[in-house]
Amino acid sequence: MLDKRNPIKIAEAISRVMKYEKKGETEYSSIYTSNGRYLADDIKATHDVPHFDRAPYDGFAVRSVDTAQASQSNEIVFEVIDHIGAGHVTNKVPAAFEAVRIMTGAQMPEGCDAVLMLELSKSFEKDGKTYMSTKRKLKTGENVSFKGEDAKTGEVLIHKGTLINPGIQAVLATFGYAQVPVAKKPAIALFATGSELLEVEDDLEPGKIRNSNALMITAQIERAGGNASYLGKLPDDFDTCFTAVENALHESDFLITTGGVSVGDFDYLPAIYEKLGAEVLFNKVAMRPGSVTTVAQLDGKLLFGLSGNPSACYVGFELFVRPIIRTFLFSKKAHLRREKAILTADFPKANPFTRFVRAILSVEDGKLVAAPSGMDKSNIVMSLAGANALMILPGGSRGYMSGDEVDVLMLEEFTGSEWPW
Ligand SMILES: Nc1nc2c(c(=O)[nH]1)N[C@H]1C(S)=C(S)[C@@H](COP(=O)(O)OP(=O)(O)OC[C@H]3O[C@@H](n4cnc5c(N)ncnc54)[C@H](O)[C@@H]3O)O[C@H]1N2
Ligand code: MOO
Ligand SMILES: [Mg+2]
Repeated sequence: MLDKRNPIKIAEAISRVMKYEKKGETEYSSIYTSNGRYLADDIKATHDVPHFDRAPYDGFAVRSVDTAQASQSNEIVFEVIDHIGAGHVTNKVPAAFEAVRIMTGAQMPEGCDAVLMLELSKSFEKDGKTYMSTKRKLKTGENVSFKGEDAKTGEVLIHKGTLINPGIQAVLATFGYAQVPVAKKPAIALFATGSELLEVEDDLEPGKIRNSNALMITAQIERAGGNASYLGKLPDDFDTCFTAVENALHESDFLITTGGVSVGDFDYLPAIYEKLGAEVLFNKVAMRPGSVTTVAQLDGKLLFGLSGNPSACYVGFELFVRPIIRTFLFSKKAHLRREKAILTADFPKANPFTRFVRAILSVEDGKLVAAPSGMDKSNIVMSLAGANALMILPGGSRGYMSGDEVDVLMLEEFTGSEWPW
């Protein structure tokens, strides 16, 4: 007797999965390897930046009051009493009409409140002493980079859950975070099921295909910020699959399988969930591709049964697994970013299920436009290669036409540009 599967709405399926979301733990990463990780704590300024007043230009530190009478017709002369570069501090305190030759980044001498740019001065030597003259009048504070102008002690600069990027690396380094609090990556066990599967290195054989899902999902896990542990392919044999899944569950935060979730004679995942005593959250979603996506939980641990069909597998991952990974990494925006785009192709055929069409999203005349990246069937691999978005075409009685506005989910936000801009 076939079990009748009732498709549930996508939003309902996502919320059933998210009930089992878990926040990860904090671990410390050397700053040298923290780029691309997710922050496990808010980052606060632990001191003022800069922590001393400094010169933003190469020139002369002066007391602005001494330049009050400077003009095109009245050159003021200063004796240069010291000469410092960045990293050096003078212990001399300039008196009236005394200056310190200073380089960009050096700490301002005590008593000085302005910096004269080198280009606005003339230097000369007289009687073994160094002098400079200028016609430029300076205001108090002119050309000084003040203590705390970049960041003030205690300011929250970056929030927990943020992806560490090059700019954040600079902030972390500024405050001496040699060890950075980062979210521990979830450990995700992955099996590809199917007796038809060959590994990448294998030559083709009649009736067999190379296992593309394992590599695809591994890369999707990494893109989402998780740690994939691919445990190999499994033949369509109940006992082998059951033992492998049961063992892997203990060593992972979540488990993903691909294939074997539909109603075929060798689709063993439903029976495996049953024997494990896992609660099946759903086994049919009103979406295409990925309608057979099945998610179960055992003692709060999620088991994602993604479809074997490559595009269905891909979409199932992005909708259901990605937000669980991102939540583990403390993200407050765990789901794919949604935007509006103009469709540039016709989809006249009505579909009862919402479709997630692999798409190329681009910008034309300042507007987002979306076109399919290739053939739109769930067993298709090639259209995945060019896809940087999924167009959402809600199910219902109507089709969609070029020019319609649709929602799109962005898969990658690092699209480059050709030269010239
Ligand atoms: N009678 C029905 N048949 C099917 C239904 C249905 O509702 N009733 N659903 C169809 C839909 S929709 C999908 S999607 C697939 C899902 O199948 P399974 O998740 O059970 O996956 P398999 O049967 O194991 O494989 C399906 C397909 O994908 C290929 N495959 C599997 N693993 C990989 C891999 N690692 N790399 C590349 N390709 C893989 C496999 O060879 C099959 O061609 O079921 C429909 N059938
Ligand atoms: O589940 Mo199938 O993935 O609808 O195409
Ligand atoms: Mg099947």
